[in-house]
This record gives sequence, C-alpha cells and structure tokens, in this order.
Amino acid sequence: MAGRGGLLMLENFIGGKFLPCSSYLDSYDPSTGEVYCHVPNSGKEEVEAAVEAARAAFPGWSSRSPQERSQVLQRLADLLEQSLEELAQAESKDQGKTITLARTMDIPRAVHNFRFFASSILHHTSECTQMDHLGCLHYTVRAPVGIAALISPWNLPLYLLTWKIAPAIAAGNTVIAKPSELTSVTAWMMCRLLEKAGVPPGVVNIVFGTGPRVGEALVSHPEVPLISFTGSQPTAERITQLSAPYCKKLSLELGGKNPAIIFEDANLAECIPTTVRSSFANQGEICLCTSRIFVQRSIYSEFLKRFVEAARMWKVGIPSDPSADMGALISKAHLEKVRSYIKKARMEGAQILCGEGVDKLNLPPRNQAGYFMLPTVITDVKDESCCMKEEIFGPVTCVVPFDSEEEVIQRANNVKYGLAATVWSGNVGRVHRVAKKLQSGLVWTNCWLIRELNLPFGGMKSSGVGREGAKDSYEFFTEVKTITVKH
Ligand SMILES: NC(=O)C1=CN([C@@H]2O[C@H](COP(=O)(O)OP(=O)(O)OC[C@H]3O[C@@H](n4cnc5c(N)ncnc54)[C@H](O)[C@@H]3O)[C@@H](O)[C@H]2O)C=CC1
Ligand SMILES: N/C(=C\C=C\C(=O)O)C(=O)O
Repeated sequence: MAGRGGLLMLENFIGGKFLPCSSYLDSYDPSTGEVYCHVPNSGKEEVEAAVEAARAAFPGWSSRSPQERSQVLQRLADLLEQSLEELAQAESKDQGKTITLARTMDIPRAVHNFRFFASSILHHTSECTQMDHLGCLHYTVRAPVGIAALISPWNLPLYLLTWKIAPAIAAGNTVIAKPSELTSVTAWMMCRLLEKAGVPPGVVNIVFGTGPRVGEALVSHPEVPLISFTGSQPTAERITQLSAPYCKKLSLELGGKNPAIIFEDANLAECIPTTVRSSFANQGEICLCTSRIFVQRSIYSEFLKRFVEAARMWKVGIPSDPSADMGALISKAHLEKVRSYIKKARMEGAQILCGEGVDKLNLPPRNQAGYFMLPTVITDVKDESCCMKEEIFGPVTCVVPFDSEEEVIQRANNVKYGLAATVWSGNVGRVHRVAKKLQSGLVWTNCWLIRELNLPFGGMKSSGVGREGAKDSYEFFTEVKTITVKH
C-alpha cells in the first residue's frame, strides 16, 4: 500500500482486518540508508484489540480437528509458495540480505514451516499407563494453551516468524505476532493471504512496532499465557521479568558465540568453504553463525591462509545482485556496533587479516550510504577478548590455534552461550566424543545448518530456554493434563 510520499505504509492486521495506526515509524532500506517504508508504532490500544480478536477466535479454532487445521496450513503454504518471488524481493530489500538467500533459504523455509507443521500435527499421540493392582488407568490429554505472543527478530524475518506461527496455530492456539520493527514487510504481505487460505479472522493477528512499546504491552498482558521469543539475551531477561508475575510459559531462543573446531584430519576442501559460509552467511546475522574458529596447531598456518583467501572471495554486493554472497547489515546502529568490535580487537593487539579497515569495499554510488561491511577475519586474539566472548552478530570471525582435544573442548565451552557448534574431523570416534562434551544445543559435524525440523532446536546456558521442533513445539504450544480413571 502506498502512503505518505509514495512510501510503502504498513497496517496492523487484527481480527482479519487491516487497521491503520495513529503513529508510524520509519523503516530503512539497508542497502541505501534511505527511508522507504512506514511501520505502525503500535502500543497498548492495538494489543487490547488484538487480544479481543484472538480471544473471540479461540473457541472456534481450537475446537477444529487437527485435520481441518492442517488443511488451512497447507493452503497457506501453497499461497506463500505462489508468491515466493515477490516475497523474496521484499525480504531482500527490507533486510539487506541477498536476493539469492531470500529466494533459496528464507522464503522456501517459511513455506516449509507451514507444510511441516501441517503434517506433524497429524501424528501426535498421548500417553497411557495402567496400575492394575489399584484398578487404575492413567492417560494424558493435550489442549491448546490460548493466546500465544510470538516475538521475532530482524535477521530471518518471515522464516522465524512462521517457525512460530505454524506450530502455534496447528496446535489450536490463536496468536498475536510482533515481528521486528526493522523488518515488518513480509509479515504484512503474508496477512494478505490468510483469508484466502481459510485462516478465520482473529486466529492470526499481527501488531507492528517497537519492543518497549508494543512488545512489552503484549508480554505483560494478563490474557496472554504463552510467549515464544527469538532475539537477544537482554530482551529475553526483560520479557522474563515482565511475565514472571503471571507465570507464563516461555520459549526463549537467544544468541550464540558458536565455535568451529577443526582437527588436523579434517577435510579442508569441504571445511573451508563451509566455515566461510557458517561465518558470513546472511552477513553473519544468524544466531547459528560461527564466530570462534579453533584450528589444530599442525594445520593452523595452512588453514588460515586458505580461509582468508576464501573469505576475500565472499562477494559483498547490493542485495539485488544475484552473484553477491553477502548484502548489507540491518541498520546503521548495528553496523557501528559490529565495527566497534574490530576497533577493540585492534586496540588489544589482534591482527585483522582481511575485511574491515584492510580491504576496500566496491559499491555503486547509490549504495555508498548503505550498511555494508566486508567479511572480516581476526587472529592473535585472546580467549578473554570481547571478540571471543560476546555475540557480534556480523561478518566477523576469530581464528585461533589449539593443541589437544581436551583443551579445545574446555576453551569452546568457556563462554556464557551454548547454542551451536561445528566439529571437523575424519575420526568418527573423536567426532562423537567431542560432540557429547560440548555445551551446545546443536552440534554439526563435518557440515553446518542442515536442519531436521523434527528434532529439538535451541540452546543451553544463556542461549535460551526450551526447544522448538515437531514434538517440542507441540508440547510447548499445548497444556498437558493427566487423567486417572479408577475402574
Ligand atoms: N536469534 C538471535 O540470536 C538474535 C540475536 N540478536 C542479537 O541481539 C542484538 C540486538 O538486536 P535487536 O533487534 O535489538 O534484538 P532484540 O532482542 O531487541 O529484538 C528481537 C525482538 O524483540 C522485540 N523486543 C525488543 N525489546 C522488547 C521488549 N522489551 N519487550 C518485548 N519485545 C521486545 C523486538 O522489537 C524484536 O521484535 C543483535 O545485535 C544480536 O546480537 C538479534 C536478533 C536475533
Ligand atoms: N533462530 C535463528 C535461526 C534459526 C534457524 C533455524 O531454525 O533453522 C536465528 O538466527 O535467530
């Protein structure tokens, strides 16, 4: 929809209707730094309206059979798939990611999220046990929880939002979703498909705006018993505090400081391109991205030389360039934050081998004010450095040597996070041993980001609380009850 100055103007989606808001936020095109869209700056009033709509829709939607709900999800997946190109263009413009990634990863995965939960919802069974000596039979039943608050970040906008909406509505809940205020466009586009897919009014409501205003109104609303959040650890802390008085169900999927552990018997021909991708895909803005690379000393020099060569080949370009490997970072503030880590590393005596401050970006004149940065490799950095401890969430990775298996496990675990790790070795025994000892919710060995959506996804320590996946999401989005029958 065109709004002020011909810019795109989004509206909230509440009770099956697009509704304007009394105030709006500017949203920037990361590749130019120009405002191109206005996003509703919603607050308490919009949350109240959404809660009312979600409450009214709940009895009807929750009493439909899983098969009926599954069909609606399937139709929505088909409609999203028919709009794949349009959605990919929009996601790439809004987020700064390359059109190739949006086309091949973000939007296909959003489609798949609906297909996957449309199928998995049909296959859950409940438990039953017997106590014959007491003449008792026990069984469990599950029911949807109610109104779910779904809060998602800006790095994988539609991908992560649908990863929450699909299991929540498949299980019979109604939802109020709040996408990141920095990347709201594809969520708004999806709303245009809901009615056609057969999603009844009020089942999916989307309120746009900032965390402190609309996010807090949502998570502290007494009639919203469940919150699924993906984002930063400080925000998760705030959500936990606000929801504590109501003992809400929480699923928190947070950041990482993910290690790659590369042993001397690794297949470097596979390891190097995959580790470049795991470090720099989506501008390094994926919670699963590698940011500490531990390399066994005997292959350290060779690895470093080849890795830096490969990082230099990782092409930064405008998001619409199909040959670009990396686009623009999400915002000016985020670019400055990421750059500040390079400055700190330099001050600590680390070496920057390529990228920021070393190589030159080559961009068209129109994109000079965009939020671009080159893939950057840091070395000679201590484990205690902030670059080795804190989540940078940008195209920056540190490479350090190690000597023994025991040592590297200890060093890899020596951060507050525990989300994802990669282990590279040709020794199958070592791969299992190391994977088992890593404090990490996910370990990929000799690969990265191969997702099996059936299995638990989530982090340990400060990387989060709870898991998502077929069974885990079903359990989270339902309440279980144990019933005992004496016969
Ligand atoms: N999955 C992950 O691991 C992600 C991690 N991050 C990390 O977080 C850093 C900051 O990024 P942000 O966008 O500021 O993340 P954030 O955690 O502030 O934002 C994530 C979502 O939470 C909402 N939100 C923010 N404050 C809230 C509040 N008080 N109550 C309810 N909702 C709230 C935001 O509007 C957004 O929808 C990044 O630099 C990165 O390090 C960011 C995005 C995803
Ligand atoms: N949660 C994030 C990524 C998830 C990926 C997946 O489920 O495949 C993130 O980057 O925040």
